[in-house]
Amino acid sequence: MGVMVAVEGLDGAGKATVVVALRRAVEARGATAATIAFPRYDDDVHAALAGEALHGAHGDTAASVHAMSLLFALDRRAAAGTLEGLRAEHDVLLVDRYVASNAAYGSARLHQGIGEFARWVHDTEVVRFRVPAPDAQVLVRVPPATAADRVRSRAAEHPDRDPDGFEADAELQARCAEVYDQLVTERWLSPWWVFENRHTGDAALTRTADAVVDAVLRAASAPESSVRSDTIET
Ligand SMILES: Cc1cn([C@H]2C[C@H](O)[C@@H](COP(=O)(O)OP(=O)(O)O)O2)c(=O)[nH]c1=O
Repeated sequence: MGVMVAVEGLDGAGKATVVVALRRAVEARGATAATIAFPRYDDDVHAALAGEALHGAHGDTAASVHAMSLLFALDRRAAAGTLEGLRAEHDVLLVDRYVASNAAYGSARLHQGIGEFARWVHDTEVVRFRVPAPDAQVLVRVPPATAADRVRSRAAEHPDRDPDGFEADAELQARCAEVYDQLVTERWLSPWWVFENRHTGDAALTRTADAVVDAVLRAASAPESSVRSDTIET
């Protein structure tokens, strides 16, 4: 069974770039990697509904924190078989956004830290829906202002990629960054590694990805050792 690693962070943090770098680092070790991204807008009706709601459709759906989170959670519930299949066939499964996205964004929307809402996410997704827990999580950390700049330039480059309701809310993103840091501190669902994304070029990205993959694989092969969450930057 492969190691499942969820990659988390703000909109515009650079998760997709980091996933590619992590994948290369896994393959450079002669291991195989698979990747999957949530929400699966094109493959799952719940994800499609959530995406449409984020752009103003479906009445007051987007206004409900729990309704949005349930749609994202049902997307993952429907993917459980796919996830198990990918884990069975590969050494590492890299997941771009996962359960912690719900905990971070929902808690931030409700102006909570890690507390009641994060517990509801855990009980709903992991306990009730049996969404598989990740073995490790990686937070791609950037200053919220940097992430917001990237969202804006992405929208300017791709006119079909208008910032959605969450992306356009700078205060939400800033609160979300704080919740993510708490998730790391509490080792929510698994050990976490913080990938400081300083956007200082490909060489630094590759070195950081190598260090993260080393740490994750070492921890996964010795789960009984006292693994701690850690910040990795090069
Ligand atoms: C997967 C997921 C995303 N989200 C939020 C984070 C993002 O702001 C938003 C959209 O996800 P995102 O991955 O940013 O999609 P894209 O950039 O392709 O539109 O949904 C949750 O609140 N919970 C979740 O479980």
